[in-house]
Amino acid sequence: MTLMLASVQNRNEAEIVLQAGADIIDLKDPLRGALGAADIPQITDVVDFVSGRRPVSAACGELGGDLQALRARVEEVAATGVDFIKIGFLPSSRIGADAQALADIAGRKRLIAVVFADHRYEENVMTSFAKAGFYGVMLDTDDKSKGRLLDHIPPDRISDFVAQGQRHGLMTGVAGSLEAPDIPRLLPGKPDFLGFRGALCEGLSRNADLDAEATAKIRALIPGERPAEKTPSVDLELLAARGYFPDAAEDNLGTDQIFVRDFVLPVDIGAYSFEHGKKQKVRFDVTADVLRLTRDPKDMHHIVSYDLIMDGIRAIVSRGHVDLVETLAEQAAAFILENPRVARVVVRVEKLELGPGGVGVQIERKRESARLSKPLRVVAAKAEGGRKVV
Ligand SMILES: O=C[C@H](O)COP(=O)(O)O
Repeated sequence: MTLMLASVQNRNEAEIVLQAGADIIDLKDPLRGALGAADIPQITDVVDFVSGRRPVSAACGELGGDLQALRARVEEVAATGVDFIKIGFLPSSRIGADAQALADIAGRKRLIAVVFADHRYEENVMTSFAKAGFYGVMLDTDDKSKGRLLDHIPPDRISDFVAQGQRHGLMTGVAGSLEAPDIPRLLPGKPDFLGFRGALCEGLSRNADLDAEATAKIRALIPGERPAEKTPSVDLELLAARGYFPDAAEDNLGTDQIFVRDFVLPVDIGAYSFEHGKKQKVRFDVTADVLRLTRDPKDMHHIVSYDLIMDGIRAIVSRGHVDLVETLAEQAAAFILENPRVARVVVRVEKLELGPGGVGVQIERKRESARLSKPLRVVAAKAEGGRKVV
């Protein structure tokens, strides 16, 4: 189950996100930067207002140089009664030592270490945070003017970050100017939470006021706990991972085709020895027949995103050398058909640097009809495994 973390500046905004169903209410002052610390009275006010209905977290700024000042700040924030305290770690050769210097606080408060996708870290930070007893780790962006998280790191590497954090027993979250179309691309990696500020605000501007309608739209894209009903339970995590959302479906609407055309990537491919050790351009063209859910598609709930197809192909290509275009085509088709709303897929894979024009293969694969999933109503979420969760 992936939770929604919503960053707010004050009690009014906390009320909006609480009503919209955010799972974690996160205090920060966006004008002071990615992890801008809110003033203590604001934090206390929100903790009082929320009064245990949701976990509250608060940003504490970034650890630059002055460890003692940061420790004092963390203690001050801890005294407000927040559930989580977020601390930013900029790249430095001292991350391990600094994390360790916070271990005594981590023993009594849930600390979340935040690292930034727009910086490069040399050491294995995950091990340092886990060793120091941190509760969680989060990937965010530092400079909000330089693009979204997915502009810095592709989804498969974000999934690796999440898997690594969770292997270390850390609650692992992801943020960074995320927008609605990013959500189905990130859910397959099963982060423990997705964090938002800009997407919840007027005009997607994180320094503007929070907007109730924008917040509700984002909330609706992250499958959440639902009250038990009589219908059999469905694995919500799996549905989310496939970019499949459990809206009530209109019957007999047939299928639509989504496509990705002229998607060219450098690929390590070829059976000849001269093709090894260098990449060549390969073009992918994909058409997928997807089950139509509604006559009135309005948002990401109702569609299968072509981004998922491109993300999948990028991830397959990044696994390393393959000899045959047929292998790539089969892998891409199999990945796309994992989405229960896809009935049929045509994948064309063309090497662009070998022949006079393109050379390659086109395959068509269908889902066995029994496996084509009609929308189901979701009634329960799968229980979490041994990891720490809120
Ligand atoms: O902790 C999460 C952040 O507040 C996300 O902010 P953002 O969506 O504006 O990058």
